Amino acid sequence: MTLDAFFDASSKAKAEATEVVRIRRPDDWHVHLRDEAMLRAVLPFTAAQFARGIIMPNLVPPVTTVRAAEAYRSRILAARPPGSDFQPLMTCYLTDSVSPDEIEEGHSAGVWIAAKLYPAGATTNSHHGVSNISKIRPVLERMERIGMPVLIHGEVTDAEIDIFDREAVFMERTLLPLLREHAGLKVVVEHATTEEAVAIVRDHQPRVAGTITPHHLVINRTSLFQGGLRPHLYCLPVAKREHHRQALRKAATSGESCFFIGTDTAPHLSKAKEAACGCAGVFVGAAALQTYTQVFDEERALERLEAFASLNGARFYGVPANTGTIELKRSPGSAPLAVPVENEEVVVFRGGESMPWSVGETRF
Ligand SMILES: NC(=O)N[C@@H](CC(=O)O)C(=O)O
Ligand SMILES: [Zn+2]
Ligand SMILES: [Zn+2]
Repeated sequence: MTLDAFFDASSKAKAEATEVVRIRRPDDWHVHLRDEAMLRAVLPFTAAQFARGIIMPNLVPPVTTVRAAEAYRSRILAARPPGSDFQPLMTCYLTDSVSPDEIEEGHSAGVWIAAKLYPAGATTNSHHGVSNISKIRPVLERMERIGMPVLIHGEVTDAEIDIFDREAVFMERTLLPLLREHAGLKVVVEHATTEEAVAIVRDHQPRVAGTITPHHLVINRTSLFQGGLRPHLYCLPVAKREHHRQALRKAATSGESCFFIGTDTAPHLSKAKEAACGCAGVFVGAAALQTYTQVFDEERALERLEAFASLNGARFYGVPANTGTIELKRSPGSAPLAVPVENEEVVVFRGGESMPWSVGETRF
């Protein structure tokens, strides 16, 4: 071999070393799977990428009882594609009237891993949510005592507050007082979209953590209006200014253990989004790991992907990390444009786009 050929081969080998990233199987700590035909249509995408998922309880009607959570869990298990070992981790939807005993019973029976706090009216299917945090003080006290995390959609619902400020205002008005009052409560700031939220998570770790979605790492509020109105990029909390997106990318790729995956994959029929009053939620489940990996690559942080995807969340929730692995390959691929659901469809985030990273083999 000539010297030139040798150097050619060794630089090629080096490049190839980053062509494939193999990480422990990841988990998605924030998933909307819905029910029935929609559940059957979307679950395969999440189950192909993630070993476990925290299942959001905002069904119609919401999952507020131990019995409803058990039944929903069985429907999810029954909807798994053949050969899938996907494990749904269930949550309880907090209402003004939920009892501390019901919360504790479901937790000690291993039915639910956490409870979800939606301020009433803050987001999709949240009208049964909590009207005032003071109403659930005994529930939060009990959760603090038993070590059960509360997962928070952190936006104020005050119509006077500009929609782009609702998360930051919630942090000041509601989250900080709650963290002071319940100094031992484990809290997840779900789908953080602002530098304010990221800072509060950092300041209060390790009992506070934050999930970050794939879409908030790649779009900002201008993307919602790129060439016209883009209903399929509309979710809550709505994407913010570019500097917030940069803060999220920094947080996610930092390796800090208080940040982990929560895709907030939230499918809606396209007719419900392409409407005079389109609903909030992005179906990102089919492009989640591809997008996260691309972001980590762009931020020169591929070696920290495993912590964000597969270790930090498990540690926060006190469950073992998964044992199998999944491969991410630097090889262009695309997700489908849309997923059929009976005679309708759900539009896929980044569907049809050529993405530089694809999901490779899973080893169990
Ligand atoms: N994120 C969203 O915009 N929508 C979610 C609800 C939620 O997570 O807030 C949904 O259920 O559709
Ligand atoms: Zn939410
Ligand atoms: Zn959500």
